[in-house]
Amino acid sequence: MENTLQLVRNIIPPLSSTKHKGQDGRIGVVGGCQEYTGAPYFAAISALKVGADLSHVFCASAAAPVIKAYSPELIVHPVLDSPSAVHEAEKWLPRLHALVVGPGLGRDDALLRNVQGILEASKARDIPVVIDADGLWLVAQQPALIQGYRKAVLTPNHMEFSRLYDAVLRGPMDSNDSHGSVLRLSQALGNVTVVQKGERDILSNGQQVLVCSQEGSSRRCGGQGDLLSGSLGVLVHWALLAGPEKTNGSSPLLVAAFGACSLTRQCNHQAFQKHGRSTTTSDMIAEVGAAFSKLFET
Ligand SMILES: NC(=O)C1=CN([C@@H]2O[C@H](COP(=O)(O)OP(=O)(O)OC[C@H]3O[C@@H](n4cnc5c(N)ncnc54)[C@H](O)[C@@H]3O)[C@@H](O)[C@H]2O)[C@@H](O)CC1
Ligand SMILES: Nc1ncnc2c1ncn2[C@@H]1O[C@H](COP(=O)(O)OP(=O)(O)OP(=O)(O)O)[C@@H](O)[C@H]1O
Ligand SMILES: [Mg+2]
Repeated sequence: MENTLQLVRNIIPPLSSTKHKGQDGRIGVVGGCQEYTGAPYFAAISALKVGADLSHVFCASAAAPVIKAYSPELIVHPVLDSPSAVHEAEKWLPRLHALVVGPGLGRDDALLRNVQGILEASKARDIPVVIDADGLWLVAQQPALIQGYRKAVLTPNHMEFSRLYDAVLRGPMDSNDSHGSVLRLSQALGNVTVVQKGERDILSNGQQVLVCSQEGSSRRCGGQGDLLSGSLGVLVHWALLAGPEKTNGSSPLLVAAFGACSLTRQCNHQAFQKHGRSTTTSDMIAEVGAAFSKLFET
């Protein structure tokens, strides 16, 4: 674990007075609908707290005023339910370093069709994508959407993993062999990086399998996965920018994913120390700065 943490440290860009706004990351979160406004907020604010300079949310129009009201720090585009959603989002793609697709997206068919278009446009531009939550629902319906796209990272929880596994490998996963299951799913998707979240997070790019067992807590409030996917958006950008020399030959995306898992669990640990059973994801987000320093700036 310590060795991989060192690789994460290697990809973190130094803070410098010569940099301009945007250089350390412009991240887009695609998600947010009438029902779910918290998830895209958690993901987008986590990206900022980890160190991105700008964080955008592309959401359905009903969610936009709500998300804007949570935070003046996010740039919110109420476009996802518009007939010109793909075109509207595409205008921003050249300015984004990574996309996080799915937190709070919901499963409305029209919205998912638009997100499919945004994903295709992102792939065409070679933009790295983290796919989480209902973005994984879309991928389970159409695995071809990300098949073989080496700049994709999937972050399924238990349920999302088994749904994806069933869809892609056409059979139930072996619950006694989680390493093998994660490895096989990644391979079947053409070496897309897969992060199976759980008591221990299991990560694979189809070649290597890593396990993150950073101490967290027993508190399982909703939104922790959104913190993870938002953080990962930034770390993926940093890792790809740093390149394989900095990751000692390991896959940059795997190193980034290990970093995001460690950070989320450390935030959970620290928040739980202070708040115990009343810990919520907002308490975890308040710990991002200290957790980041503890893990990566030692
Ligand atoms: N405040 C918010 O707006 C939040 C919205 N959320 C959104 O809610 C939507 C649905 O997400 P869900 O995660 O509920 O997805 P699903 O609707 O696929 O449900 C996952 C289910 O699996 C269960 N589960 C999780 N880990 C498990 C384990 N280890 N063993 C057995 N069961 C397990 C959960 O209790 C949940 O019922 C997504 O759009 C998501 O982003 C969540 O991110 C939570 C916070
Ligand atoms: N049993 C556990 N013990 C310790 N950490 C866990 C456990 N289960 C999940 N986690 C951690 O919690 C974080 C979120 O994982 P979880 O499975 O709750 O995601 P999720 O269901 O997508 O969350 P969200 O509510 O944001 O959608 C991950 O960092 C994971 O490592
Ligand atoms: Mg989730």
